[in-house]
Amino acid sequence: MAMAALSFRLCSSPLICRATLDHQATDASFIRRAADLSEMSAGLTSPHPNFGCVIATPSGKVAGEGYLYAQGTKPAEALAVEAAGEFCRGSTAYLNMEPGDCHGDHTAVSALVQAGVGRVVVGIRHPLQHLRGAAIREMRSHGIEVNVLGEDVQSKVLEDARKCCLLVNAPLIHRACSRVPFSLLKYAMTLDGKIAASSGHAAWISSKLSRTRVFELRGRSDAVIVGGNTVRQDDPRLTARHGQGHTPTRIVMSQSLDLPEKANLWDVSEVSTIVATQRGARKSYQKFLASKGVEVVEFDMLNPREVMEYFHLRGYLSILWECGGTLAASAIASGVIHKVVAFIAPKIIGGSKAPSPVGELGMVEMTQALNLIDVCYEQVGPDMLVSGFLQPVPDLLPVIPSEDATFEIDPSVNPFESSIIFFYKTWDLYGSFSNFSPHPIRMPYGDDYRTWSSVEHYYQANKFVGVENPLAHDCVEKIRTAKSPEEAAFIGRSKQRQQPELVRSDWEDVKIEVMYMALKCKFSTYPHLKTMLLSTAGSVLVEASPHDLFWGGGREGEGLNYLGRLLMQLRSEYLGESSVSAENTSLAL
Ligand SMILES: NC(=O)C1=CN([C@@H]2O[C@H](COP(=O)(O)OP(=O)(O)OC[C@H]3O[C@@H](n4cnc5c(N)ncnc54)[C@H](OP(=O)(O)O)[C@@H]3O)[C@@H](O)[C@H]2O)C=CC1
Ligand SMILES: Nc1c(N[C@@H]2O[C@H](COP(=O)(O)O)[C@@H](O)[C@H]2O)[nH]c(=O)[nH]c1=O
Repeated sequence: MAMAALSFRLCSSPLICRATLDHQATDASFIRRAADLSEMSAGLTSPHPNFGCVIATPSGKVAGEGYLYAQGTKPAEALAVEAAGEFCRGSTAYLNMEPGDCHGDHTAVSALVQAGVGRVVVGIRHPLQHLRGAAIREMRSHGIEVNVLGEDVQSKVLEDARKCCLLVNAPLIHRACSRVPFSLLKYAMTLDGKIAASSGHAAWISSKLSRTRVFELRGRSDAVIVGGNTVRQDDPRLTARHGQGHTPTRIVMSQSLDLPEKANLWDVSEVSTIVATQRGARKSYQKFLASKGVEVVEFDMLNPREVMEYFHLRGYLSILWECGGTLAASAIASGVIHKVVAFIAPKIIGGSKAPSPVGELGMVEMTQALNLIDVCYEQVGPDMLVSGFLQPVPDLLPVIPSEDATFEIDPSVNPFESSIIFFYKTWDLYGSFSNFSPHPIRMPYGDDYRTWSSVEHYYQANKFVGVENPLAHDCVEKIRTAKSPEEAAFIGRSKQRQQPELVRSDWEDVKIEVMYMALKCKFSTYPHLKTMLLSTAGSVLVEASPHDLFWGGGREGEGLNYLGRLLMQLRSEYLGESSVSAENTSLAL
């Protein structure tokens, strides 16, 4: 595999480069085909990761194809191997995503190994951390050359193919990264931006063809969600009537539970309905719903985020929001909507009171508008379908820190093969790695040494050290004597913001060194912390701060993770020291 990567990178003759380009184009086109195949089961079964596999002969002919129909059915790889038969030997298998092997049966991998496949190209690694890299390692251990797009070679054509793989499993990737199900907001509006007439009547805005597309969307979702008002106004059924397969659960969000006694959604003979409500709301009505077989779930705070976190825990992968503008605005504002799909009908209804797809978001200038990403336009019958992501599909390439940076910091870590250890709050498993952990350090201050209650105390105070202003000196003392690291951080950050003139002029240049020295002191002072740090060898350390994009890794790996990097650097130094001392010991013997 390393040889293949080298041959890509080092090619210099125009002839070889031409061959390389052709090779990349072939890989890209088969991976795209695998991604297309993988989508074929979407909507037929309960949402699950989409897997497709294409087996191609060395001359570039398709020998077999397959896709996973549903969780627990034969893997795409096994189906493709069966179809390709004897042509598998020495062939290349293209997989849109690394197999998950959820049940530990290695079916996908063993099918490829036993069939004698020589090379496997993988679009993306498995998004779930506990599965990520396992199948790739397994295939490599059997001598199969495995290339993962974007990891060995970068090129536009491969990048585009990788994007297809990300998009096809966007729900799983989003769910893995954001700990809420993937949420798609869908609405139908008139050309003048209304989702109903001023009377509330909305049947129908979009064409029959568009509404069939909505049934398909429902079939690809675990649940369809509406607000109380839509139930009162439309009496919807929210079923997937596209003729086959999966029907989603219906969810109603209602604070008041001021809902009708008779409603299509209370008929749960074919599909279940869950009503999410505020704790204590209309107990008698809750009983009535229960008698109909409708499940009621009470929330202390009924808001879209709480509700989505709850359904994430119940295992939901993807949710279709078909609510009106009131709930849609609340869902967008709480950051749970990932994608928007709008059917725009060439109709005008007018009416200053007629509802629009998204209610109040509190924005006052157009510059605040949310821009969609990866926007697609498609004509559906007479309507225009516009869709795009409100939140980009998180990139699975490790950026915390980047591949090159990690290797420079700690050559023993391969970011593609290693696990990631997250730490943040001091009570986390590795919480002692946090600056806020209660481990005092003794560090120089002026001509003397002082004790600092935590690394954070020392780090914050150093912003103001050496500045010839009594106020700066006061700041240092206030931070040094702060009762908690949180307090020290608060004083340091607010002073820096309010009185930037008190901050030392070289702070940006020295802050990493200051942090490094403080960490070194902490881990040298406390042997059990050093042992804990060494026990993480081989893992990438990431401070899981969602806010601090310099010291932390960010919510989706967008942060620079300098704290994690420094800890890995320190670990690497300690490991180097211990290997030198081991060498010395063996020499002495
Ligand atoms: N064209 C289209 O695509 C669609 C059109 N429509 C139309 O839209 C109109 C209804 O729109 P709208 O009134 O906005 O209805 P919504 O579907 O947005 O329902 C709003 C209701 O949701 C409930 N809710 C629960 N939690 C929250 C929360 N945190 N934030 C906001 N609401 C919450 C409340 O119900 P409660 O009052 O019970 O407590 C609230 O009154 C109807 O005329 C309908 O026909 C609706 C959907 C799609
Ligand atoms: N009016 C409107 C939509 N409205 C949505 O569809 C729901 C009705 O679904 P059902 O009862 O299953 O047919 C309704 O409550 C609202 O959520 N959808 C569309 O695609 N186009 C339309 O013009």
